[in-house]
Amino acid sequence: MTMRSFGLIRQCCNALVRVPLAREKSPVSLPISHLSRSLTTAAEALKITYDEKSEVATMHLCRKPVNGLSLEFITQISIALEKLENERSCRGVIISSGCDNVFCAGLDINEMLRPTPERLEIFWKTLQDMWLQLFTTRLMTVAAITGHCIAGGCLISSACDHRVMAPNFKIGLNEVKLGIVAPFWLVDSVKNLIGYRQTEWSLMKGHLFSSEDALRLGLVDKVVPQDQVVLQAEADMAEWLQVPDSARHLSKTLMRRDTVVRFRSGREADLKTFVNYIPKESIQKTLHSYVESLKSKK
Ligand SMILES: CCCCC/C=C\C/C=C\C=C\CC(=O)SCCNC(=O)CCNC(=O)[C@H](O)C(C)(C)COP(=O)(O)OP(=O)(O)OC[C@H]1O[C@@H](n2cnc3c(N)ncnc32)[C@H](O)[C@@H]1OP(=O)(O)O
Repeated sequence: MTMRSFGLIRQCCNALVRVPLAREKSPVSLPISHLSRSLTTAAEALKITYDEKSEVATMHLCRKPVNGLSLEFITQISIALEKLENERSCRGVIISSGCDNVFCAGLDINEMLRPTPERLEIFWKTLQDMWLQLFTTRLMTVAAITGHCIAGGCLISSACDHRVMAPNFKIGLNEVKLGIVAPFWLVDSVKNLIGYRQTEWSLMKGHLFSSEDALRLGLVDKVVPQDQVVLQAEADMAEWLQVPDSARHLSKTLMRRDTVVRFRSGREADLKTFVNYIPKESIQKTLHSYVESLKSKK
């Protein structure tokens, strides 16, 4: 197998003070006083490899301990996606995790705790952009879900085209448990997979589905033993790539158009809601208690 890492991507991912890069806006300097805590450096957090033979890249999320989506991390993912999208030979990307038993625990909650208004706004815009990129990319996208896949984690997996998950983990939208509400575009992308009622019910309860229930409902496409998830994702990718790229991508565009149109017309209002809602004292209290409960479960 011929593997090479994308020098350019690594280079970009290491330089992370100016964000976001995203298509629809110019870069903004970050207030770096609020860098969120992680056990990994920015350079270690995202590893990209490319297999020239299969024309498939792997985006390995390694922001320990739980791949919490901080502004810097989302920006790295976004830059990497853009680079891959522009690499003509690349046809697909597998998103995998380097965190034990966790695919992604969602947004880094520290981003929402006592945030500066400036950073909060950039954070949400960057997340919106990253989601749109992933949801609409020409690349075939497969999520290799080797562990829990919660809220923002489900944002990533549900934006992909195909999902392989390990057994005995949890997946879904639990935002209400944090006293917040998932954005409509994330809800839409889950609803596209599992239908209205299951989405409504799980959203209102903050219910996380087991891997097995997720398979039954269509939130994931396959459940295989944890040590086979990546291999299965690679095999499924190879099968998917037998479909001509442009026809596959046009079909995806056709199916996702309504969600994208709704997103584009609602994203400004969604941003306003987020930046107004998160700093509220009542929300801050609930988020704080949630973080405390995570720490005290040990
Ligand atoms: C009408 C109004 C509309 C308003 C619209 C407004 C808002 C929309 C807003 C937001 C949308 C948010 C989506 C999100 O993604 S919120 C995040 C949701 N995620 C979670 O709830 C996951 C929480 N984590 C867990 O359940 C467990 O950690 C997990 C099962 C993933 C793993 O368990 P494990 O036992 O292996 O590990 P832990 O010991 O629990 O965790 C290790 C370490 O990591 C910290 N941590 C975990 N998750 C997060 C996180 N999401 N962000 C930051 N930090 C996290 C955890 O606290 C531990 O830290 P430490 O004790 O080692 O310091």
